[in-house]
Amino acid sequence: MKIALIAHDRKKDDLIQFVTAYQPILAKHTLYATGTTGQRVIDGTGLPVIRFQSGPLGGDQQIGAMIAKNEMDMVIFFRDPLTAQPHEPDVTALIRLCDVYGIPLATNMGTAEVLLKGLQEGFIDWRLLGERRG
Ligand SMILES: O=C(CO)COP(=O)(O)O
Repeated sequence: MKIALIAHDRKKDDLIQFVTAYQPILAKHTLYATGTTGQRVIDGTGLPVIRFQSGPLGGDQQIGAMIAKNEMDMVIFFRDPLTAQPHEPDVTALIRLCDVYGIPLATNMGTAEVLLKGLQEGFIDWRLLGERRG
């Protein structure tokens, strides 16, 4: 599966903690991330991550483009609901595309844990059916 990891600045420590806790599961999948988040994950866990631009520079849109092409299977996006983001329209667009295409999306740690446990149990294997990979 292809999994996108994204965290706003004040949520990055939480994401590293989360990725560390679920490293055995995440290591079996292909990880993508926005720029700064991806570097933090690489430095903090050693997991390989394909990095896009930083979020404010278009990284959310690059992940959105993968979703639109049916090339992303899950998005874990630790948003900061208490800080205004200069690229808020991009954040909204990414979340919207997850809903357009029915892509599992977690925006907080509680939901992310459920998603990864579900992933491990095979609940998201439907993504592998009828693959239309570009
Ligand atoms: O801003 C972000 C998501 O909207 C995350 O971007 P960075 O991972 O580059 O900090």
